[in-house]
Amino acid sequence: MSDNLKRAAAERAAALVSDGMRLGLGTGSTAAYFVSAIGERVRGGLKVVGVPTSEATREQAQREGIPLTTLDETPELDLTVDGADELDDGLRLIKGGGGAHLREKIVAAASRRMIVIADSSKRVATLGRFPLPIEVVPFGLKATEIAIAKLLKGLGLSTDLRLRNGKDGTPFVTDSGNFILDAHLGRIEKPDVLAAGLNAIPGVVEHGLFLGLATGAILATGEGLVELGQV
Ligand SMILES: O=C[C@H](O)[C@H](O)[C@H](O)COP(=O)(O)O
Repeated sequence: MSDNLKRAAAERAAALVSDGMRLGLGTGSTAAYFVSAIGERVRGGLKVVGVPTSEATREQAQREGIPLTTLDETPELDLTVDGADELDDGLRLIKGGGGAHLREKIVAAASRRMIVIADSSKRVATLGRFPLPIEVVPFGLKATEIAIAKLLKGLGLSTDLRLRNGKDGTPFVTDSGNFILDAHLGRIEKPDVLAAGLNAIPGVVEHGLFLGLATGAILATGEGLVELGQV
């Protein structure tokens, strides 16, 4: 069921793509349906270029035959389509459940439009049920962790920070060679204040709060598609 919903949202987003577009290709199980729908259209003659937001997406896009570029060659994109771990009605997001949020945010920020695709279970009234991924440089991990915990405490938030491990029990390493601390917060009443605080901590590379980046969302429900913002 959930896979059908993800596919439905992804196919609607793929229908927004036209010849000549420079695309940001998101990461995760929902974005993978979008990449595969674009691959099918490319094989049918659609002319686009894509910037992948992770090594996993790069590999999939290459298998699909989608022409790829980089932000160095193509620093301005027309449209990024990506999944999310949570979104609210103000199109604020939590991303990074797969650890890809650093490149995802750089790509989204370089795009004129960012459309989120998701099944409607990702929609929340208040962000924070999904643990917030915070990408940190391995150097000075403990000191960075203490600085984040101090910030969270000062904002009246839980200080439950957990270093993300990979399947083998060693720390999960992102595509950019960093670690991830997952902040189990429950509710984030003021995401902008939290984002600004995290941005000011040395050692924090990027966090999963996407504020003011998404321009629209396509959410799939059992009864059909719901759109938020500009789609
Ligand atoms: O790091 C991963 C990305 O931010 C994904 O877009 C996010 O985790 C949603 O993934 P999925 O579509 O698999 O739920």
